[in-house]
Amino acid sequence: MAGPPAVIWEREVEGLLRYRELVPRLEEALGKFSSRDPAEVIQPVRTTVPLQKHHGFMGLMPTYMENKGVLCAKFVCFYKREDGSNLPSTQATVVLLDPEYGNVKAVRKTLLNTGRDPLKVMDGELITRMRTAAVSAISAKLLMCPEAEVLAILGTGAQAMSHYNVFTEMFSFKEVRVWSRTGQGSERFCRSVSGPVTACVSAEEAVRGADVIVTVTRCTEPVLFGQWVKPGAHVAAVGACRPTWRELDDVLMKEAVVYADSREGALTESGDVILSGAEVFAELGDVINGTKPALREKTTVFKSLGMGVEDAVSAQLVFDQWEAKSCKS
Ligand SMILES: NC(=O)C1=CN([C@@H]2O[C@H](COP(=O)(O)OP(=O)(O)OC[C@H]3O[C@@H](n4cnc5c(N)ncnc54)[C@H](O)[C@@H]3O)[C@@H](O)[C@H]2O)C=CC1
Ligand SMILES: O=C([O-])C1=[NH+]CCC1
Repeated sequence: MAGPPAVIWEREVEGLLRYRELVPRLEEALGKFSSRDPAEVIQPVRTTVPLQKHHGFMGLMPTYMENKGVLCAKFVCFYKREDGSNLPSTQATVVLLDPEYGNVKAVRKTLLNTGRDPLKVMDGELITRMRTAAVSAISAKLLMCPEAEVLAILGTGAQAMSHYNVFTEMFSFKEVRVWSRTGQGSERFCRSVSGPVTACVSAEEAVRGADVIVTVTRCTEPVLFGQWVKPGAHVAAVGACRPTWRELDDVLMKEAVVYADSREGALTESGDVILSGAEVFAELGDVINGTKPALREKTTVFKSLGMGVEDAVSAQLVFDQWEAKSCKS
């Protein structure tokens, strides 16, 4: 390393990342990923290392976008923390590298002026929260029925909050319901959000009649059952990112048309897909590219696992904004 990396902390990421700029970049990235053009995106399924002693996993998520000149890796640790633990359940760091020289030679002028090395390291937690929620919102934009009125969120943690924020920014639901396993979780959530939300005492109460359902829990057994889900509803299933973990039951997985961010990712990592034997109908990028239809009239599940390309375009956006700000000051 030629010098100290530029380090961009969470507070700075917070000031730079906005859904209105992030969402179009993610839509473009999902389409490019699904085109399977190696000049657009090379992104293997993440490598996962168990941290058995700490009930967690470390995922390494590398991505190369040749045409955009973006080389990125995210290190994400995620844990199955017990309720009551105040340690975060997801921690992430994103590293952007210069694809031509690795990290050493292609020092940009602005960075030369500040004496910084082109390696950029940034906090990845907020990027992970915002890009995951934004991709779920893209799934809803593509797959929910046009007259959707009721949104239900199962879980009240960090992802629940980012999902609430982007779904209420992008859509006009008449009612937002939330459910947490613990009453304190729902109370804390309702106090923290800026808009109206109804806390429900059971997951069933939250989802009955809902048009859009977001599952953002750390559970490893189903928490959402097909018999509760209104025909034609759209489900964005974000938790259960290990092959033995579930959020959705077999009935829902088999009745719904299943979309994923990455087909390979879903078939390798999603307990909901693997254990139910459900077929992945399409990737979101296929719908964006027009190669697969958006079956809005059917019950749909978007199984989100999270992709490196989402982190890469988010981190590049943060860096572009950060650099523009640094040049001004
Ligand atoms: N698809 C993706 O791209 C990503 C998925 N995730 C996953 O999303 C999930 C939520 O993440 P965070 O909001 O950061 O976690 P968090 O720890 O902040 O919140 C988790 C929520 O799940 C609830 N919960 C825990 N065990 C439960 C159970 N057995 N039944 C019902 N609810 C339960 C907790 O009470 C809490 O409301 C995790 O599984 C995480 O691994 C996280 C980042 C990206
Ligand atoms: O994409 C991601 O960062 C993650 N997916 C599951 C846990 C973290």
